[in-house]
Amino acid sequence: MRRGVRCIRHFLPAIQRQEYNHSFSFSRSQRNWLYANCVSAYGHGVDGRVLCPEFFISRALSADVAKVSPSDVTRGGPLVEYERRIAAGELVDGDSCQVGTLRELQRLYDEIVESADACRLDRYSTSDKSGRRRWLWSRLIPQSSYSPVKGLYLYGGVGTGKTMLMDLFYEQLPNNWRKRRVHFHDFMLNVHSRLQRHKGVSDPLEVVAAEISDEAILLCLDEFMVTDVADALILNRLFGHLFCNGVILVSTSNRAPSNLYEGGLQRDLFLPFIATLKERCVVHEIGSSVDYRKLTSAEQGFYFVGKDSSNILEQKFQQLIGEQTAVMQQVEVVMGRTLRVPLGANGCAYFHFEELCDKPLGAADYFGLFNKFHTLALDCVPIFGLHNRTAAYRFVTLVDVMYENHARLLCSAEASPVELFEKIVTISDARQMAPRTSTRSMRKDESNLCVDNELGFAKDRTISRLTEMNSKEYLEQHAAMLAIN
Ligand SMILES: Nc1ncnc2c1ncn2[C@@H]1O[C@H](COP(=O)(O)OP(=O)(O)OP(=O)(O)O)[C@@H](O)[C@H]1O
Repeated sequence: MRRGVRCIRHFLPAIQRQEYNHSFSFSRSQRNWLYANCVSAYGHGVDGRVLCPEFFISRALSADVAKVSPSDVTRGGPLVEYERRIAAGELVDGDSCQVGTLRELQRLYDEIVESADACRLDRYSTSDKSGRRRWLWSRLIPQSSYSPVKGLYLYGGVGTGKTMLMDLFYEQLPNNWRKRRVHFHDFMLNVHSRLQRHKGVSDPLEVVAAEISDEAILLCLDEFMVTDVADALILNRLFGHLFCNGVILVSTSNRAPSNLYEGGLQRDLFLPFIATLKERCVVHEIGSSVDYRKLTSAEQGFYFVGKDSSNILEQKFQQLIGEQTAVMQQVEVVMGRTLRVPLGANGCAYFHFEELCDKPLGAADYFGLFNKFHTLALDCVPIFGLHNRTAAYRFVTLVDVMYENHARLLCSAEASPVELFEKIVTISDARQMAPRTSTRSMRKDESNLCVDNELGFAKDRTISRLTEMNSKEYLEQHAAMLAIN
């Protein structure tokens, strides 16, 4: 069967459903992709219209086909879409490292499209046995079906465009495929909550893996990072089952696989996961040192430093909530846990730093919070060091969750984002600093130095994100998102 025809088959159920409902809602890139495959399968007439025997495909395409030149789209995928976005002024022309990474993603895209049947990516052609039923079935007939396509583990410096590139790749693949894109924190929270549901089963991880792979064969995880011993101890078995069920993992991270969970408790039990990861994924370092957040962000000004910063924050918050008076209210955030939230109108919440980051709260609580609120005013963010290392971890997580939810942050802080983290260093930073610790004054100053590899790496991401979250572009996107909702 010709490649184009095979690809179109994946689109047919969705097109038929949309034809039935008299409304086609493909994005432009999906239409380009479909058009490219139709051209390659059936050819096109002089006016550019595809010569497709399925009249509803021609109708699905007819709205846009005149604007798309056949030569533009003979090959779909992330590379074409990246070029289109640059031409449209949505992206700046990236450095050679971004283009090199895109080539990896294009290679993966081509492989996946080519092996879509073998990978069982089409949601509508897969078995209706799901979750526990499927697991019981597999007990009777043991099955092992590693994907013929290896995934991709993409790592590198902050703001270099890893997430943007992975999303671009993800969006080019058809919506009726079993695919899922999720932040790593969110993914692990979901795994733990599924594990709770299957408590009595002899191997709950196997059931959970069966459920996840039933829903998604292509799993795109943003920001792979392991800081939690509970996660570290289950990852190898979880992903062992997932890969065995044919899952293809695409992931972004700031850390190379070998550096994941560095210095963590019981790391020796985690090491087999690194080997599994390297076996099932092509590992690619983006290699760029360009932080696009700094290139594209113009400061807007919701980050307040200095003596009066708390007052300014309060005034800004009051402006946001208008005439309303903030009222304290108990709000359920996650799994029955509640937070006492000083509520304002318009989905805005106000917290003192200690209430959110110096209490036993974690990613689950923050995700719950930003399901309900889109804006946070955070008062009195301190300079971090050895004395408040745990709070620093929570602040990093809080910023990650806010960024993922595209939430707006207003904050008053003791210092600029870079200065907040000056005392948090990696082991190699600490070694470079060692000769300078000889004088008495330096020793005193560095008693608060926090040598922590995980935090030392994560801080760059947080600084970069705080800068972006304070930019005009980010705040405009936030406003646009609110307008849609
Ligand atoms: N070529 C580009 N043109 C314009 N903006 C870009 C480009 N590449 C990346 N960006 C923007 O830079 C910001 C950072 O990109 P992204 O979040 O993808 O980086 P990252 O490498 O995943 O960062 P982190 O490691 O912090 O998660 C985003 O707002 C993204 O849209």
